[in-house]
Amino acid sequence: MSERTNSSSLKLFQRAQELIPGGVNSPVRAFKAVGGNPVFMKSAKGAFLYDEDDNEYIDLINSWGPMILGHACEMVQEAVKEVLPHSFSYGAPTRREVEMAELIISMVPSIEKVRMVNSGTEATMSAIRVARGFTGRDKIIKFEGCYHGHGDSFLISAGSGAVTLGVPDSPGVTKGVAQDTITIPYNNLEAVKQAVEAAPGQIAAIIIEPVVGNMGLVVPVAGFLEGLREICTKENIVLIFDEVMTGFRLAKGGAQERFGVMPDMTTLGKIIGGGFPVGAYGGRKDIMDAVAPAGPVYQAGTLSGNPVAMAAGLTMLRYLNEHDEVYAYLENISDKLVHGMRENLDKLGLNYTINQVGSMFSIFFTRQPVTDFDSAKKSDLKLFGQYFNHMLQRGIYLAPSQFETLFISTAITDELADKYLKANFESLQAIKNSR
Ligand SMILES: Cc1ncc(COP(=O)(O)O)c(C=O)c1O
Ligand SMILES: N[C@H](C=O)CCC(=O)O
Repeated sequence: MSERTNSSSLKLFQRAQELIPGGVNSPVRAFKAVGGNPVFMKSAKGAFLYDEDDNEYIDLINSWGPMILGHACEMVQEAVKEVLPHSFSYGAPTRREVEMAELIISMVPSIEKVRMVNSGTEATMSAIRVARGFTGRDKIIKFEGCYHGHGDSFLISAGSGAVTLGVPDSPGVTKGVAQDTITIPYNNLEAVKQAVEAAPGQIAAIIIEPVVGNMGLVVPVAGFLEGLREICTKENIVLIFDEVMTGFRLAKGGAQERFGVMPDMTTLGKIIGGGFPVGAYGGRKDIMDAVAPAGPVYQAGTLSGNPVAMAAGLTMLRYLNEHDEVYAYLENISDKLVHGMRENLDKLGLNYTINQVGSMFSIFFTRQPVTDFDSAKKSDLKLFGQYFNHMLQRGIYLAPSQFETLFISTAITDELADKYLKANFESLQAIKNSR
């Protein structure tokens, strides 16, 4: 393995730190949790990323999920080229927004009406406001280690970059907002029941990642999602599945289709734009009709339903809708990766934990099962950092934090999976030998 040079990335990072807080436009990108300097990307195609120093990497993040078909997919490029001569933004309704709404409603089983926004954060903030307006209640329940974007209500026991950088309860969130967010350990139905009993008639919504990607990958235990559904139905609480990561990925209809549990509202994100900035929230008609101008709950966006993002997203979602084999392929290749990693751990006499659902998985540097935030936090973060850097040196680009998940694209071939597994073995071996 020859040492990779990174002088261009390094120079860019030095410049960026003078100009941008921490040198990055989203905190997890800064590599703070794993040490070293972030790699600045120049281009990407299929399964590969290329940095400013012309190093090549196999990408296991795929822009945190949306690149299900790999980078710079030709058919998405064509769709974007087709709209560009007409306008980049109208600030008026367009045909593609209607087609997008029809497609989302046909693919995601519980959505009857949908509103486009510009990010996952906007989607979750809006969904909570609508749930509050609809129920006339103030409080929400969220789960420790789940991340729902950077809206104030969610930055309490938050996962992803917030825990990576040690600020799960961010300064700047007022006491009042914090008081209206009740946090509960993931997979603990009894705690949910107790919280609901302790605040009778006060809970507007329970928001959850039905499969968590933001404390590493954590799987809902049998009966947990069903139990939440039951409580919400009984107490007239709006159940919101945040499917920003899982939507259109774990199945055409997301985690709700895969687990057979229907929420009242769903939030969606980056995947709908095929990589362009987009989000959406949708759900039961009676709830969505509370949104302005149909109803009194205000929510708006100058660039919402942007034609370029709609064209890219429609093309990708239509393809997914019409090609079941995409999902079969993603399952098979991800199973191969996870199975191979487990074999590598066995060969090396290591027994770290790997969690997987479909094409999302993560390795935790702990021997204990990881079922919630507390167990995820038992991982050895120093070992994760070493592992990350060994993989990077071998040309594998992973999420730069223990509290994130890997996302597989259809561009990962059998041959690339073998390369990944070789790098995985060597990296684990290097860690073992250094202890
Ligand atoms: C589950 C979940 N919800 C919401 C968000 C926020 O989305 P965005 O970063 O597009 O604002 C993310 C990712 O960042 C996410 O993973
Ligand atoms: N976990 C986050 C979204 O998926 C990571 C991306 C980010 O915050 O930049």
